[in-house]
Amino acid sequence: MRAIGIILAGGNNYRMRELSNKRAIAAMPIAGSYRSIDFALSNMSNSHIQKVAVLTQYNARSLNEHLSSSKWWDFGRKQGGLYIFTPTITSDNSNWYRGTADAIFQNLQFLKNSHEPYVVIASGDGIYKLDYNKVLEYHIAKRADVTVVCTDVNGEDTSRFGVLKMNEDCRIEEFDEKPMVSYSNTISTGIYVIRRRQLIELIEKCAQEDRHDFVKDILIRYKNLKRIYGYKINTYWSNISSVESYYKTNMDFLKPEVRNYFFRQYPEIQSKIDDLPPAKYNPGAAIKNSLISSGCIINGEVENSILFKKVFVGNNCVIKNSIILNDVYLGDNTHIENCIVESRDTIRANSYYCGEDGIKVVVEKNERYVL
Ligand SMILES: Nc1ncnc2c1ncn2[C@@H]1O[C@H](COP(=O)(O)OP(=O)(O)O[C@H]2O[C@H](CO)[C@@H](O)[C@H](O)[C@H]2O)[C@@H](O)[C@H]1O
Repeated sequence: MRAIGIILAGGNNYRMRELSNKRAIAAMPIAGSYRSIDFALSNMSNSHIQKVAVLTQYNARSLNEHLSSSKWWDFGRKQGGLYIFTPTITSDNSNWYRGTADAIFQNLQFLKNSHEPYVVIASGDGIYKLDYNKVLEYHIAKRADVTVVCTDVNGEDTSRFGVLKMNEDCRIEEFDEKPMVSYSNTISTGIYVIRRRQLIELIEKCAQEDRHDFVKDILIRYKNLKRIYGYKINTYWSNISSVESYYKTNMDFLKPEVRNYFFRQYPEIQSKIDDLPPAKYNPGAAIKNSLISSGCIINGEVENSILFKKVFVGNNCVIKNSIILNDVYLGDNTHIENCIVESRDTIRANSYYCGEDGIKVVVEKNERYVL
């Protein structure tokens, strides 16, 4: 095999508001039956990368549970497979991962013990399909030191991304991390290809200098000294970094072209499978343009919404433009509009929740109703 994979999944983000209290972003539920990290893991597996390390840290319990078996992504193997690395205290290190480069540094042995010449670095919060081999071939053809997968965004706030500019040969000439004012609509997707030995060298140098961030301390610092190239994609790519982007990414899956791309076109996205009964629509149910997962029972109206597994919708409920995470019980006559309802909530009968000027995150602490 030519490459190993590293998936960065240890960050926290205050822009996820209450949603990050329960889980890491990489474990956020997507499109009814997936978790965010399923996309990077499936891309690794579909690109025949057989040895992948997931670096987790912040609020990782739910993520670790999701990753408890590697077979779902076809990593159940004797050689290689899936490695989950959380920070550990050792005699020469008493730190958490202080940044993305430090997370790799603390697991440098994983890189040193590997034989594959290249490394694909991805993050657990990107929703996309990509054959990493294509990036690898491009990386080799360009004789690049680092290849950054990038994409053009239109009408989106570029200040939450790394913004870059390339020359005619696609060499990156400018790269700014989350600039206030943007000079380009080409952004980094946070996916990189790099030679394994080169990565070890750069990461060790960073650590010696007490620097910890892959983007600021490697990409930006070395952009004139190293051959850093951009590989542009124009297929669907989205990233979860705020409640708004989480909502929008999920809602994208209501569009036929997005659903078709992810659910019907090869290769498929794999996930952990639950043994659940099919969704059941009772006589009062009316469903329009919605994704309803297994184990749901619906009595009321659901429109332009995504219901994750085991959601119960009572009589005369109206759910509109909303995301209901798993195991939620909605009592009779409840109205939910422009909301994200946190998992395992019990919403009392006759409740009214509406996101007036933005998406409302609903976190009820009522006693959990057992379906
Ligand atoms: N200490 C730590 N240990 C382990 N994992 C950690 C970590 N800190 C962060 N991570 C993980 O690493 C990935 C990158 O997170 P960062 O916070 O460094 O950058 P961000 O996602 O904002 O932007 C990045 O991704 C966007 C695209 O989404 C690019 O535009 C931008 O240039 C790039 O920096 C995430 O998956 C995160 O969970």
